[in-house]
Amino acid sequence: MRKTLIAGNWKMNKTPSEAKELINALLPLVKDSSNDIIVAPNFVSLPIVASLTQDSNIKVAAQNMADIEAGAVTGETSVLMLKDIGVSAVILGHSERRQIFQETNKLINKKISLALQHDLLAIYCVGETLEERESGKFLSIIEAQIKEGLDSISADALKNVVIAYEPVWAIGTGKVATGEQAEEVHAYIRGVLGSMYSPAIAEKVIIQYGGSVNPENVKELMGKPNIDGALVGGASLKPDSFAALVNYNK
Ligand SMILES: O=C[C@H](O)COP(=O)(O)O
Repeated sequence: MRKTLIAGNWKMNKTPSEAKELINALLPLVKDSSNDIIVAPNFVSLPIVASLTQDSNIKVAAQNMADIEAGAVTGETSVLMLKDIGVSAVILGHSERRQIFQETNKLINKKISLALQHDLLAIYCVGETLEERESGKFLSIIEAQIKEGLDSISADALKNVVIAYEPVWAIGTGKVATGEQAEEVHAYIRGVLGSMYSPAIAEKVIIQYGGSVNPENVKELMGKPNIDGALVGGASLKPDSFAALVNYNK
């Protein structure tokens, strides 16, 4: 039985003071949840959030990291720095990184390998644009993202990988994929993982859905057999709405 993982990606929102306020308000609201919980603040808020959550059931993720451990890479953040402040996960390949910063499957694959070498949980985001969906080729695009992004990742290392399916057309648009649309892709992704590893290994992988998840639609999505959690943007910025998502099954 796979556990449900609800993760909040705060993106470029919340100053460190606001992040402190948000996490302090959230902690008591989610302390009895049976689900796994991750929050992903911006880099400058990571130390305060990691410190305030260290004895709690909330884990902390970065929203990105560099593809090498150290060096002359102005403006980047290393896996070693994340580990040093108590970060335990990292979101990689988010569509905003792919679109705004031209991140490719190959680069993301390097980052995933490095994160796994350092025992970070890698939340690997995949998903199609509206154009790709309408072209009818979206499943093969997602297949390539999975195969190239996870190239050379061993079955053992895969235990520390979560896949987040985020249709780009549903991110921040209020246009959520229907349970059926999401389930179709999740089942497809599990099939691709099954062909790369084995069906038994694929069965254990957590596959989250992301894209306009809110307290009204979360139950329908989480009720699907291959949807094992949510990667949430907008609705993770308020303690009450994120807590309602985390506690959707209470
Ligand atoms: O990482 C989170 C996603 O991009 C979803 O964002 P959203 O919930 O604001 O649509």
